[in-house]
Amino acid sequence: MQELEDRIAKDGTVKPGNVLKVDAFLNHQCDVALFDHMGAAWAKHFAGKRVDKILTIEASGIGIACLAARHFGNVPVVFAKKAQSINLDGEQYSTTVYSFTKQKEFPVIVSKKYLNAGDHVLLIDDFLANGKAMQGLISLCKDAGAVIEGIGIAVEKGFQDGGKLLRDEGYDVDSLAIVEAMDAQTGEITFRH
Ligand SMILES: O=P(O)(O)OC[C@H]1O[C@H](OP(=O)(O)OP(=O)(O)O)[C@H](O)[C@@H]1O
Ligand SMILES: O=c1[nH]c(=O)c2nc[nH]c2[nH]1
Repeated sequence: MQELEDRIAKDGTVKPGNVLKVDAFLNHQCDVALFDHMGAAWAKHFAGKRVDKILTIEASGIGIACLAARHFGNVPVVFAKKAQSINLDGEQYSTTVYSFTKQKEFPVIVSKKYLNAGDHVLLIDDFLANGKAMQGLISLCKDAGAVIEGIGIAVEKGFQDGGKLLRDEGYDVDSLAIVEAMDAQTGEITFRH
């Protein structure tokens, strides 16, 4: 998606440790017009698929998933929580994932009320790096008996292996920008096309 690549080139910065900082528009301050265009792009890619529900993971997936849902007939957005809460009652599906930016393991929890056998689910997230967050959501869907129709990602770091692993497993992964390489010293970012 040219608009997203242009924005990454303009406002993204490369940090040591394979971190692309895009918090000016994607995962701290949010550009909702851009999110809306991202939702339209996923709707085009996944046209013809049955999507009953969008599943994402807190925190950064929530905003983009909500805008995306507007392009899928206002389907509900469910986000997996990364902490137990008194607000999480009843039975739950849960697993754990290692958080790329927080560098620690988190629980990943969805109430059984909001993920059901036979649900056709689109998974959405802001970043795909090693694929841990997506593997966690896939595990919850498998436990629930939900059908994964596809995976929409804003920014995939193609030099990390999450995307390859998911595609090798047969998932339809639509990443709107795939970073082929980035250099923390020069700041250079190149995209895969
Ligand atoms: O493919 P992976 O290696 O799993 O990396 C991608 C995940 O990392 C980030 O989550 P993180 O927990 O770092 O931050 P967040 O709370 O801002 O979403 C991002 O939002 C993705 O969910
Ligand atoms: O802001 C972010 N930058 C990244 O490079 C990254 N990788 C996973 N999650 C990420 N979030």
